Amino acid sequence: MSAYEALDSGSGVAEFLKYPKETVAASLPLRRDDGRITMLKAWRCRYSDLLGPTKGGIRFHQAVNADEVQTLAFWMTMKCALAGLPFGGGKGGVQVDTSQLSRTEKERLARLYVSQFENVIGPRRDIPAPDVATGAAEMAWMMDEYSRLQGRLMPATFTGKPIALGGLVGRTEATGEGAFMIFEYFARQLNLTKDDTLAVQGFGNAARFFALAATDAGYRITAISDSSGMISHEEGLDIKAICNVKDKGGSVADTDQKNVQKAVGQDILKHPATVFVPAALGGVVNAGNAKNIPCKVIFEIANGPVKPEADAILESQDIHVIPDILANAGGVIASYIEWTGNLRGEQHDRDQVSYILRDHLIGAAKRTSEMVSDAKGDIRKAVYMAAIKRLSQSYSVLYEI
Ligand SMILES: NC(=O)c1ccc[n+]([C@@H]2O[C@H](COP(=O)([O-])OP(=O)(O)OC[C@H]3O[C@@H](n4cnc5c(N)ncnc54)[C@H](O)[C@@H]3O)[C@@H](O)[C@H]2O)c1
Repeated sequence: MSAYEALDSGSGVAEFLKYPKETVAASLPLRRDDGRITMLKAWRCRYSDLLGPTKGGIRFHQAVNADEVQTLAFWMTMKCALAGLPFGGGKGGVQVDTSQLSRTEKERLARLYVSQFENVIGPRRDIPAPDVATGAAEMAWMMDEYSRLQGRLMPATFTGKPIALGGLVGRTEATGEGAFMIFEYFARQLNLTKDDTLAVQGFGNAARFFALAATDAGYRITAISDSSGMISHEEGLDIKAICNVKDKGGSVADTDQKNVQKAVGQDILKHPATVFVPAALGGVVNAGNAKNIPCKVIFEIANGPVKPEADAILESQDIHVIPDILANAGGVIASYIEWTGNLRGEQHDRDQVSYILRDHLIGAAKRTSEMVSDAKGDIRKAVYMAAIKRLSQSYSVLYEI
């Protein structure tokens, strides 16, 4: 079930959401450290502001293009609607290989992006955040540049900033910890128990905090992979030990836990765990491998890990999919908390962040559950139906006669 198919079952809002509200393209003349100019393609898309200012990350990657930016902005529209946030969806990107840039070139690029898109972004218009190859440092440079151009401090224009510049305590943990809140909710619905095991693909920011929360709660993670390979252990992997290894710059395969089995990374798709948790890349489950995945549940922490053509195959095997726009919504909810704090000049502590995070996530999970029977048990269809329902309410007030 793709988002666009789900839209076909919506109201007049389906026609309204067919195309983005605004996509601005630009060419950025980046001055290199040696004085040369490199021209880079860049975009910012505000897909829909039906529910509020548009919200979404800025990606620096060589594969970025207009279609990708618009698709990601569409997903953000759905994610924010589902999570009950007063945000629309947006996204931005620059087609660039950041491994070829020095730190000073990255800073110039971040500032250049803001000067180019100054009229698109703003705290009540479009609020960017980090994405692939952008992080707290880029957000700090961007916020500083925007404030300079506007002649006043504008922290609420960007989220994912360093804490010293108005960032949020708990932002780093929010996606993974939020994902575990959603996992627990569906574990009850799907009758999973602590005897059920998990296999996690990827061990970056989102996967780490999910894995820590899951093992703290008593679940066994029997396999983990990262870009260098996979490790497994029937009795459960020692997640804290793996975190220590990763913090020292190692990969999951460097863990010294006894009796750990090692394999190539793609073997994680064949590992016999009850729950497969893709938390790295998009498109890893496709029509070619979907029928051989030995799990009962796929819990999507990565964006778009299951290709649309694989959904029907998974459904025919009774594999439940908990979709990305629900499972990984903790990140944008944390951004919302940061934004409200910046607008009011207030700071939130860790307990307040956890409380607001849980409130929005469980609200989104309940809205999904209410749609599951209309969606004939298809949870992906249910999340889109719940998101579209909220978007339709604003649409009808504004546009339906
Ligand atoms: N971090 C967030 O706040 C957030 C929010 C929403 C969605 N997501 C999504 O979650 C996913 C992970 O994001 P992240 O922030 O944890 O990224 P990250 O860059 O911190 O980590 C990515 C991880 O994936 C691993 N990886 C790369 N190629 C791999 C491969 N071929 N096989 C197995 N592992 C591989 C890397 O080794 C690394 O451990 C992405 O799809 C991202 O879009 C993240």
